[in-house]
Amino acid sequence: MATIIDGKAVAFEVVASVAKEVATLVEQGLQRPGLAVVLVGDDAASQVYVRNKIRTSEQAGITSIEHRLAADVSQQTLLTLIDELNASDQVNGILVQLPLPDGLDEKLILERISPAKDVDGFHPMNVGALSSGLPSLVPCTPQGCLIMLQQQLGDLSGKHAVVVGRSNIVGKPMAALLLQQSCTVTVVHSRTKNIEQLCAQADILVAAVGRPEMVKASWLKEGAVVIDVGINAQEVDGKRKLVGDVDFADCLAKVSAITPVPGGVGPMTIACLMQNTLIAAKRQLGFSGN
Ligand SMILES: Nc1nc(=O)c2c([nH]1)NC[C@@H]1CN(c3ccc(C(=O)N[C@@H](CCC(=O)O)C(=O)O)cc3)C=[N+]21
Ligand SMILES: [Mg+2]
Repeated sequence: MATIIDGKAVAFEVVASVAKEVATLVEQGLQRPGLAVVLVGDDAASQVYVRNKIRTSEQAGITSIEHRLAADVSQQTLLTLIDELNASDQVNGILVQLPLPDGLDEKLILERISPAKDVDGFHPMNVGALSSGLPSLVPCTPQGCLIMLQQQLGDLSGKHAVVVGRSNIVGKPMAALLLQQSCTVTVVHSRTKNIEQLCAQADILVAAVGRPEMVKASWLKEGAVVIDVGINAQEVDGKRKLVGDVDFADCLAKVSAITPVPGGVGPMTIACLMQNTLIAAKRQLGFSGN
């Protein structure tokens, strides 16, 4: 019988341990960690994410400060806001929700965030630190995937991990983290020849492409551990339904473990955002170590 990895339960444990550390900081008279979330425009999926994030911040004891800007906000206004958040000692972490509306230069905006407050881990300084094994803020989604994999498999050394997708926010940092854990890592993408044959070699398969139910049982090695990062919204009987990048029903009988959508990677992403905010706050308070 395959294990359905309960991302919600693992996330709950991560958030509980963050909450415990936050309580200790506050008992010591130190400032409660603060997370600023900047949401530009009114993308529907972003609304759900931001709502879940605010609820989780409350559970973690982290103050969340929301900044909502109109879709037609000028680049200069947004950059000025980021400068203010960089300078504010109430703010330990800054997240600018992606995707940004057309007309805003995403690269320029993300590079404006102070690397010390970059809880998404998207700043080139954190990307470089991750790939060279230096202390950094690690992107939340891949970090969440890694925690679930370690919980499921223990030591990952020598496992063949296939990452499907090469985005800057999931695929590439996921590959870096798995390599750091001594996996043999293959990254496949839209131009890869024989994707299915490569996937069939995977002990670990991480799917992060944004194509509904693309990965089928026939692509998998018997007993693989499958992490489904996809969150594809579909309309079924007038209701919003989420499906992953993995055909869950098809794959279930072939895997040893698999994450569901919803209730898998999504909650772990948010839990790791809380963890990063705590790490950033502690570093800003002068704590050494991670
Ligand atoms: N700067 C930035 N950082 C991000 O980390 C980021 C982002 N922008 N933009 C959008 C994506 C997407 N993302 C999600 C996180 C959690 C859920 C989540 O909580 N999902 C729940 C259900 C959500 C639902 O019902 O729609 C689940 O999978 O169980 C979803 C999506 C973070 N992202
Ligand atoms: Mg691709």
